[in-house]
Amino acid sequence: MTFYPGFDIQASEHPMGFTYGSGVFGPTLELRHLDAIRPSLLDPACDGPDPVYAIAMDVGTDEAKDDLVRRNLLYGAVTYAAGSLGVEPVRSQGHVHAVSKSCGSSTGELYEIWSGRAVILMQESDSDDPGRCFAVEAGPGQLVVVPPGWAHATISADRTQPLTFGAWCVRDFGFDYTGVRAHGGLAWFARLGSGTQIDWLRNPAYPISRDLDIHPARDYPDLGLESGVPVYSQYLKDPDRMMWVPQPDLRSWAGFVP
Ligand SMILES: O=P(O)(O)OC[C@H]1O[C@](O)(CO)[C@@H](O)[C@@H]1O
Repeated sequence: MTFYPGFDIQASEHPMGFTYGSGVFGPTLELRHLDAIRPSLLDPACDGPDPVYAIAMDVGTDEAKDDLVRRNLLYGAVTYAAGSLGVEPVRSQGHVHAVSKSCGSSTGELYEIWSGRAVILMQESDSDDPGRCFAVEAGPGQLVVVPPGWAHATISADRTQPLTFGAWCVRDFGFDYTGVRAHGGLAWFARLGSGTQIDWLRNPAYPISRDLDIHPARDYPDLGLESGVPVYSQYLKDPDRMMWVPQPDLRSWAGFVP
């Protein structure tokens, strides 16, 4: 992988998944097959890689396992296949994080890109008015924050290579697809242009139309995060840095710009 995530984990393409070094744990892999995500695609009958992505929810180092459980923190690793889904880039379906019992609210997510190029597409709400809409472009070593309650999808921006990343979540996570599916997707669709260019199309199923703010990933000193240092290493050094993930009320999210 292009960026070292701070512990010994490697993504594999054939078969799609992860391998772990000694002292590193990982779960049984969850594979998202093309047939499972077809209903969310612009062209449900398109060709594409299968599986489309592989998810390893709960990876880390053995010595940190008890602390992760105590803090209700979970680090996931995800890898997306190279290729495309018809005219669309390879991407996830899109969801909102369900209300977690542990904190009584939806929770946020922190992505760290390990290889490939990502666009994290997000919007404040999955209702008829999506609120502010953002497309945040990120490469290896860059971070992207999704605030609690926001609908979001992960897009692989470069069809010539896989996209692999880590993501901090709450342990009792759940994916709520209701609003996104009711609108046939998020408020914007990404369509592949020439090279790595992405063209953006409005989703007409949202009666209230909002512009899309497209920008490169930023640093997050406001969340106490360092730049260029693997977030897993930051967690090991100062675990409190990640606590806004399982306890989103630790900070205010009003007006947050991802
Ligand atoms: O179920 P969906 O919306 O396709 O998304 C799964 C994706 O969501 C993530 O939680 C990232 O938000 C990853 O685990 C995975 O890439």
